[in-house]
Amino acid sequence: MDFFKLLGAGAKFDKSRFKEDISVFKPSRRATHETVDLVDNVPKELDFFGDHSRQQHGSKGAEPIPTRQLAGSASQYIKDENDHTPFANDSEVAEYLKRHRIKVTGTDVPHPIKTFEMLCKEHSFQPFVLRNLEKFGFTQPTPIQMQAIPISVHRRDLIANAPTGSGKTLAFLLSILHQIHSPEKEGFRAVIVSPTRELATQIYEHLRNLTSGRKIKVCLMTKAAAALQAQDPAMRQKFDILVTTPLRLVHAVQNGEADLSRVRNLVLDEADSLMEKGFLEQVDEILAACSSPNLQISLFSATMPSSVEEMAKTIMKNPIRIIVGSKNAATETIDQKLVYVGQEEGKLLEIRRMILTGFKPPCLIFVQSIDRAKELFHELVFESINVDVIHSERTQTQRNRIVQKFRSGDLWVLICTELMARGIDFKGVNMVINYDFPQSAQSYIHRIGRTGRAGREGKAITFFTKEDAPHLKTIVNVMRESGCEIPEWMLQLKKPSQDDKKKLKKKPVERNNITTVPKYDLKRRNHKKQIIEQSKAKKLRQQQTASTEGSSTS
Ligand SMILES: Nc1ncnc2c1ncn2[C@@H]1O[C@H](COP(=O)(O)OP(=O)(O)OP(=O)(O)O)[C@@H](O)[C@H]1O
Repeated sequence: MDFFKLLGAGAKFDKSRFKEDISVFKPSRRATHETVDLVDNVPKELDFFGDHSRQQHGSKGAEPIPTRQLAGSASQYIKDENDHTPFANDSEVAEYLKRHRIKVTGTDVPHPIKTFEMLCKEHSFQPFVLRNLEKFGFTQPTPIQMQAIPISVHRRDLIANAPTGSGKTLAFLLSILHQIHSPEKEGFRAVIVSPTRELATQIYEHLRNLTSGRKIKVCLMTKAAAALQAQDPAMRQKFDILVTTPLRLVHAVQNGEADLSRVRNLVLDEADSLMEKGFLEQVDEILAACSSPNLQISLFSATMPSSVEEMAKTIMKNPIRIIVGSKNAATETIDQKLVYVGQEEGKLLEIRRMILTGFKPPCLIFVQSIDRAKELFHELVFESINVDVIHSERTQTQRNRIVQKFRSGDLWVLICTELMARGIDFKGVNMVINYDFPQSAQSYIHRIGRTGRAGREGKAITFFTKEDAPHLKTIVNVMRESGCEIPEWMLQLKKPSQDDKKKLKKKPVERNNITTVPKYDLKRRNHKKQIIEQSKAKKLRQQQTASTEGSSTS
């Protein structure tokens, strides 16, 4: 029997999921959360699980947890839909915020909005904004939008922490559109920085929709756009809003292709990632280039470690902080599972088992490196599964094409690295599989946040091996914060030390290659490959020697 031919047999693809971009935030059943069924296969060496815990856990995962109000619960929006009445007093505001699970800290906090209409009535937004919101199906603000928009409209610095898929993008875009409602041809007045090109492109498209029918000029800083602006200084004046990645912007600033001196609104999307090593220097340069004394800074992310907040406060003026739901938790509509797979090889077996027993794409599979992404792709591509792989070694054209195919439903399974973990909004993703255990709680929250977006339900499955077990508690804590019921023995697991956490963040766990080829064959295959490469190199050397000898005699 050709086992691999059967791989896709259980997969069912539901294209209709992609059609309903508008019907988001409809009341939805609360997902029950289960934890891992790792009892039967636990090896003796993993005795931190303990016999007692095995008995307690049973073999079927945990009981569903009691329903808790979701951060951004859909039914709440519908109830509030026609309520345009201004708040009568502070206690009404407090009650409203509590109901929507919005926590705000700071001084002189502006009142939230209840409806988008209130943007025009109370905050003098231009009517085109409402028209475009309606055109693209945004009828009711989400909690982060309710509170973040009035704060930004009052030109206050902001640190906003709200779950993945809760509408943070629209929150900062609308705030920008309050200030930039018509073209002025005086160069960039607002800049949005995001860590990846894919995310920058997505924000750019979103902004183009919201400004449709207006002459506001939005620039997505690509290599070509930067070159154009370098050639023609008049081009630099033409644009009002810039969407960019940090490195591209720093290059443009250093080469005199971008002038940020008139920027009054700087948004750092996925701010915690931008304020980590690797990006921090670039963000520093961007801040230095935004020299206007009236610069307003806004930070948005689903995860905001305290260390980042502290650092952020040093560059902000009297900021207001919003937290929607629980801080640093995963979205509550995601059904999260941990699956023990024993050894590395168990992961492929588990994926195949899942596919055979009924698996509902579209699905994202996260691995920890480009090499592993390629390996997994080679394992799955021959098996008539509609799969592709995306990572930073692919060309920009390939990356764009793959994202497009996944969005349109032509691609069922997308293998990816951390590149796709943040911000990317594929509305219909049914399942996220963490093939490789994430290197931090932040990474886990963002990866699984590619499903269960905008009030939808989703599934997240995280494989772990014996090597990952010491870090299990990090993920267990996130699951608990997100409302999952966790068996007692898991709660008793030892927390990894800060040092261990840092080590893992820096360097992922070493793993065997992803392959079904037996080790012996793999050795032989690698040996054969080595011999071929050596002989190729030898031939090349001989050719080079022959040609240099030829040219020296002639
Ligand atoms: N008010 C709204 N009504 C309906 N849909 C909305 C609303 N606001 C945003 N959305 C939709 O919700 C989805 C998620 O929004 P968005 O991408 O902004 O999430 P996010 O909070 O930035 O998530 P992440 O942290 O993963 O980046 C998008 O498809 C967006 O169009």
